Amino acid sequence: MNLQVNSSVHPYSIIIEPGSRKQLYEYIIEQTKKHPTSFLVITDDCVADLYLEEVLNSFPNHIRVETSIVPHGEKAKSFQQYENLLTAALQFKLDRGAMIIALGGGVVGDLAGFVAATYMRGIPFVQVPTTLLAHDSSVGGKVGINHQLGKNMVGAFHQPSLVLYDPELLMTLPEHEWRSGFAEVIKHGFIADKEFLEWLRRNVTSFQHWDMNILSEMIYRSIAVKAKIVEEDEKEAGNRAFLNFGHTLGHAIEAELGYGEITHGEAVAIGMKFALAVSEKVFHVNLNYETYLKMLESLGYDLTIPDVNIHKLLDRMKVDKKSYNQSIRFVLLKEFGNPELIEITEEILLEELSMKKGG
Ligand SMILES: NC(=O)c1ccc[n+]([C@@H]2O[C@H](COP(=O)([O-])OP(=O)(O)OC[C@H]3O[C@@H](n4cnc5c(N)ncnc54)[C@H](O)[C@@H]3O)[C@@H](O)[C@H]2O)c1
Ligand SMILES: O=C(O)C(=O)C[C@@H](O)[C@H](O)[C@H](O)COP(=O)(O)O
Ligand SMILES: [Zn+2]
Repeated sequence: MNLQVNSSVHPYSIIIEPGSRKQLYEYIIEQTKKHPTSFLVITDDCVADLYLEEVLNSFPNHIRVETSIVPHGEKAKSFQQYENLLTAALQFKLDRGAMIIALGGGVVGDLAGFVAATYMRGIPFVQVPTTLLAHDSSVGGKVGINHQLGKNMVGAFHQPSLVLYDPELLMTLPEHEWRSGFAEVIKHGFIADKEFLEWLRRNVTSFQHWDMNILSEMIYRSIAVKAKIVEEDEKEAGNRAFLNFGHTLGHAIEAELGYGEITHGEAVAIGMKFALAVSEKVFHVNLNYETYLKMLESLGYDLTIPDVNIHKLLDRMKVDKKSYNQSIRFVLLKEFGNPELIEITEEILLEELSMKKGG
């Protein structure tokens, strides 16, 4: 299954193909039409143990391929790891004709993509996503690292030259990583595709056993939502902000708990439940979203806001990238598939936070 993103910089393919990791080099040459001088594969220690060898075996012997391995987990999206990778790239003497390969989940994709965006003012990179969540992070070119004061606060827009998604890689994911990734899948349903939401409810009842056709179709449909939005609004001047549904509170929770204490998707799921409740209040509508909450709960999500100070959460939401003139802006839904970015007062948020906390 293929999709194409017509970015302003260059068009690129998203290929969803079981087993494709074993032909990575061929796909790169065929799809990007580039012949890089060398490659730097950036991955994390967990993914390296599982898949690095297979991926490296796809390269002919005469091609120079270096590797850099970062520790797994959200904490790796740091200034320290970013600097280490730049140092490695310099020590490997990568030139502007080199290409970076991000082999991993969203952490590796965001971090390696930021290295690619800034090394010698930018070199090409390819995304090889290995988590369900990374169906979202590998598309659209948002790359970056975290700051203690906020998620993804330092970064760039740098479009990949190719996204090669091998769904077989997901078979080694632990259950909580499926849960994390599925939050971004259902997000795409909430903001853009009511029919997809229903399809998800009918077809995803467990993360334990997957039919490869269902899994591939789910990834394809979810990426299609994202690809369409980023193509229309690459740098988030408008509608791309809809992809931030659930993220204003989600990011605040991640930062307040400490990066890596909760997965990104699980925090976003809590943020989506909150945003659905605020949507009903602000737009005076009944979204009938309980069915989907039940579905998420039956898939093991804990949707309660963690026990942290709500004023601290509010302070964190004020520095969200969507804020304007110190006002918090939220993505809310008028109905499924009909999102809006809207300014919300601190009073409404505090009231909702104190009502929802703990239940
Ligand atoms: N750039 C974007 O548009 C965008 C979109 C969504 C999320 N994100 C970012 O993505 C990050 C989260 O990504 P993630 O959930 O993929 O986390 P991750 O990259 O930390 O991966 C989760 C865990 O799974 C392990 N893992 C990865 N692939 C595996 C596999 N195939 N089998 C077994 N284990 C595997 C990793 O080692 C890690 O421990 C967050 O930092 C979030 O902010 C970015
Ligand atoms: O691609 C986007 O745009 C998104 O908002 C996708 C989100 O799922 C993702 O978590 C993204 O990294 C959030 O971006 P940010 O600009 O809020 O940091
Ligand atoms: Zn996200």
